[in-house]
Amino acid sequence: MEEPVTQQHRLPVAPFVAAGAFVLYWLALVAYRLFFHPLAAFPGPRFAAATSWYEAYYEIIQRGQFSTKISELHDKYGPVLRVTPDEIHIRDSHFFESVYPRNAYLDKEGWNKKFGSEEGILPTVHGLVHKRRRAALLPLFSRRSILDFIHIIHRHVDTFEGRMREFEARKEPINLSNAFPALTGDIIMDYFFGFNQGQLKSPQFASFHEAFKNMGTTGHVASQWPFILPLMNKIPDKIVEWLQPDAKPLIDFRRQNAELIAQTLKGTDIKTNDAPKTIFHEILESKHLPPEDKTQRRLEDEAQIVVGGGVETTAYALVVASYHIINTPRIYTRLHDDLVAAFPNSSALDLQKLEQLPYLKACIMEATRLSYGLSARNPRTHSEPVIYKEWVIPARTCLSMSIPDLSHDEEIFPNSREFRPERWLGDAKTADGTPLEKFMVSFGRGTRSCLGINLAWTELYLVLGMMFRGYKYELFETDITDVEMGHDYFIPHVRFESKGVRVMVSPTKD
Ligand code: HEM
Repeated sequence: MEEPVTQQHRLPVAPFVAAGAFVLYWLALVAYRLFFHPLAAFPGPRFAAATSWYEAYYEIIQRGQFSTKISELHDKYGPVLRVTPDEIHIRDSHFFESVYPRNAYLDKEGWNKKFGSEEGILPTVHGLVHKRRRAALLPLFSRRSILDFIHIIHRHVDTFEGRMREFEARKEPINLSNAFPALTGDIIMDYFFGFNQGQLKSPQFASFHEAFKNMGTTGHVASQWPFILPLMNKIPDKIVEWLQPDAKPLIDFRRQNAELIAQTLKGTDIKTNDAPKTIFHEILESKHLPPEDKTQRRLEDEAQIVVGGGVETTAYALVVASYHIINTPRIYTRLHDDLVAAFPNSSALDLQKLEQLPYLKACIMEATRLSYGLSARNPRTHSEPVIYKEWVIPARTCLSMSIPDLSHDEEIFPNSREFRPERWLGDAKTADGTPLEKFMVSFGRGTRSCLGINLAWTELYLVLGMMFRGYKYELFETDITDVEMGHDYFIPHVRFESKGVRVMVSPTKD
């Protein structure tokens, strides 16, 4: 028997109701954000205020270009800007220490979504949880502890020198953009776990570099869709690799860390070097940490964050320094002459003596200024309203600033894109008489500033000292676009097509 016509053609209603409800909800949300939200009166494009798709477009489709867009928006709207529905961004070098104060344990919202390692120290959201995690790590990052470990850093610098000589003998260019992450990777592995993977010895410097590059890419996607990383953690690695081949180095890195941590928790001693202690043991033995901070999962997150922090930042500062010193004969000659005078016999370089060379220090300051540490917007949540000029930023607003904005503040660093170590010499001051160092914020400021600063400076002194005491260089098919930031992937990335900074090496005769 035929069905009545009315029943035959009746369309299912539920999907239309759901779609209609979703559209209504979305319109209501946009209206709230534009007209009733506590940040509704702040300047900025209405699209950015209405939806985070504005950010997603520049970060994902345009590949790490939101920070460039934000700079253009500041030029148009002024120093205070609503960059997403819930975030205010400020560009004013003089306000940095107010956003990142020295004595307040502020929350940091947002970075916990980016890396799949939200319990690591850097992305820890809650200020007080962060405080105890930092207290556990602090002793190992003191200058005293770094000096106890320095013989291992010297060994890696010697290995690096040996690799330079090998390339020199073969008359081949060495790729510094690949070599430096291998060097810093071996050092931080020795410091964290007590052994290294010999990355510096691998023929073309296979390292964690690719893993961290891809982490930045994934980070922009995960910021928009935070369920992605937890989901990826649940899917077998093989399937994730098949779905997203770019994630493979990161998965390998996490897998290796997980195995190392599991072995140690079972009582196997994985430490093979002669360091007096490792970061990992310091965490396990720390009295500051409750048991929930010593679980396998938490330790995996911490390893990813601390090793990650130790690899790319210092490596990029070394790339920036090397390129500019090699490319500017005036700088090379002055630095080399200072090093020859301090170490006439070209014998092993000693840290204390290197630290007394003002021009070397100035080169390192300039390299850190131009490598930024992190290029990402750095969020803080203040529990009280923050007053900025005529603006009252409500308590618990996500408030951010960006390090590259300070590095390129032309009033403070004229011709800011130029590498000019001389700007740091003597009693360096800004035009209004403020000490210039106040505006060197590449290591951050306040209670969450860089923990690895002593290690970083030690590496920078020893590596650059060795490189420019005993060798000269010629750039090989390399220009400034192989060094300058092309994409903001949390850390700065050079343009994708870059093959890296490559140089021909030869020993000096003096
Ligand atoms: C030139 C080298 C380096 C630069 C410019 C740099 C810069 C930074 C910056 C800007 C931050 C974030 C601060 C914030 O959130 O406000 C940071 C945090 C951190 N860095 Fe570095 N870093 C460098 C080297 C290192 C090294 C060698 C390590 C060694 C492991 C390291 C470990 C860390 C850690 C653990 C944190 C998190 C600190 C916390 O949340 O309390 N960094 N770094």
